[in-house]
Amino acid sequence: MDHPLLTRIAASDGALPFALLRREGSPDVEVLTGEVVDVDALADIPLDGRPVLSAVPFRQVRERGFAAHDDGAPLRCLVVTESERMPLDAVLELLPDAPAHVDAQGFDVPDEEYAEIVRRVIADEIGRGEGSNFVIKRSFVGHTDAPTVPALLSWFRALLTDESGAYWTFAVGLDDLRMVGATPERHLSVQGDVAMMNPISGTYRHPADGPTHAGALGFLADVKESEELFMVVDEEMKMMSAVCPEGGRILGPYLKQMSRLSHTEYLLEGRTSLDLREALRLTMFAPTVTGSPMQNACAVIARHEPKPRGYYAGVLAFFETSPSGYSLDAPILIRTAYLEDGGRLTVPAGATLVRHSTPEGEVAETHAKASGVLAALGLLPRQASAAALDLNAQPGVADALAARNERLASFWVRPQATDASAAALAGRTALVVDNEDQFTTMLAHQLRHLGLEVRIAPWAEVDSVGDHDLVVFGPGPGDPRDLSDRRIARLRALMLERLRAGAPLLAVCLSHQVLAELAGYELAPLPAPRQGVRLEVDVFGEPAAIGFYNTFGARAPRSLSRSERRETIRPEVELEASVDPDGVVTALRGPGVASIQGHLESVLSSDGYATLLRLVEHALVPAPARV
Ligand SMILES: C=C(O[C@@H]1C=C(C(=O)O)C=C[C@H]1O)C(=O)O
Ligand SMILES: NC(=O)CC[C@H](N)C(=O)O
Repeated sequence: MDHPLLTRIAASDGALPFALLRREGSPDVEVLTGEVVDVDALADIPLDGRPVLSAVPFRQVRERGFAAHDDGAPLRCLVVTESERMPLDAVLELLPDAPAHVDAQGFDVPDEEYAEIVRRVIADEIGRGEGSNFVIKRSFVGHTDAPTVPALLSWFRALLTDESGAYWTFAVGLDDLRMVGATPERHLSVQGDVAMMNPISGTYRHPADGPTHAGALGFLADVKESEELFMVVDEEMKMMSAVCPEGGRILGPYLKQMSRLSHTEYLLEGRTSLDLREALRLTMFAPTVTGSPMQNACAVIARHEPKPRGYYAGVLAFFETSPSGYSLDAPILIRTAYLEDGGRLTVPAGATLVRHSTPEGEVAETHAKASGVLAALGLLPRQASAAALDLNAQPGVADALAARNERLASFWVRPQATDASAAALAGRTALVVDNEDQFTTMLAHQLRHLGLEVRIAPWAEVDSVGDHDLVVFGPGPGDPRDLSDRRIARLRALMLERLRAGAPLLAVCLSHQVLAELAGYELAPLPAPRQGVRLEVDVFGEPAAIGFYNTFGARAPRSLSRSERRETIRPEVELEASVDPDGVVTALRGPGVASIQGHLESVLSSDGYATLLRLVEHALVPAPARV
């Protein structure tokens, strides 16, 4: 059998646009060619009956109103006019055997500088309540004089033979956008109405002579690695809740073994009827390559990354056609090399920075993440992937993975049938005020399950909070004491309006802190941030396991007597507090008011849903108006 398309591409000297894709589990390589079209927005991707492969650059995140350096990288589409499937073996036979030569130049941000960025992000961002996890990238740089298409094909071949566990292995040549990679991670897929996301986080760097049983078990037991994964599951569950009316469901966890490192991952599944381009827009981009909360993560990236991202952390989005319409398969652009005109090559890699990251550990992680591609470029010794120990077959690995789910919120694990407890609250209306943390989509989803009719509104669009049975003030990044921040000032004013009217309100995390301040408590940074921590706390006499994402806390004036304390509390807010053993206020309640420092909606909160019901029921008993 001859395969004219791949042969033509190989001989075209770049004149023929192409994409070669090997998808996980497929015995074949898909070979595509067509017309190249650049568009401005995702909504402009031309879905008029032909398959389209789009390369979505990071700057596209501005379509969500989020920050990004504008490097002008185009949203480039290949409208497919001709395609072919080839068995892997036939492809390997056709492609150049040895990787085209590359001269290494090293990372654009040297190790010591990257370590310094890690320190700064931990101290100045996580340490100031800006979020729980942030991904900062740097790029390995090299140069080649080899002709473009044969070079790309040679590196693609090396990835096909050497890398394992990739979701997509690909080579793309669309005019001056040329890339080759082996990404482990699906961002979003939609088949029929089934939407799936695949948060991957936690990285076991294999020793030089291969992964070990003990190493894998140590990795699976590591608290930092495990918390990192839950943080990104939370963030992607926010996206699932935005895209899927019934929310999402967690499957996994799994261990994904690659040639030089292994990762832990979950799959999230839900149903959506959104236009595929809109679903993609609402999920730009994965927290595993940006951070959380996502909007603020984009600002943090813009502050700390010296260079723009190009396509790094963006996606390849393949809109395929079938008789029933389009489907979408969109892997994340990581573990990818970009070849520019003139022969410059870059391989960007990032690490997830969390409160207990070490600069050395994260420096090493970026090296490890680049290493699979660097080996395919001939810059590191190649190793045979088949020789490695199969970690998933080792004793204790499956148990260690399964044990992680014991502490997860069953609400997000089981299929979400309508809740029997819903009846009590049916028909009531709730406004959820979003303070730039889309945890509100998960909160709204849980509230709907409780029977409420819910609307989410961004803080900037809320002038008054009059006519709703319940107003939920949501969490958010930043320093709750900072009244020069318009968001905090607005939040405070809206809460006072509601309190004075004696109208029911529930306040979560940042909003709980603002409420506590109004009630006379002092706000201060905690001795150590609790970003992404699960704690068992007392909530008005009942123990509750809840996830926390805060750097600040309200301190109870514990040294004061009850009557002294009453004097410090402002007249409009007289509240009862639950205080944890460290003296931090966990929850507040009073007539028509309830608040909680933790995130009841988090996947970490196994007692979240039940506690939410209690607090909502409490708040919905209205207080007498105070005006
Ligand atoms: C950010 C990258 O990878 C992501 C970050 C991971 C982590 O920090 O553990 C793991 C897999 C990817 O989701 C990258 O490869 O550049
Ligand atoms: N998730 C939140 O609402 C966090 C509140 C605040 N930014 C803090 O870090 O303490």
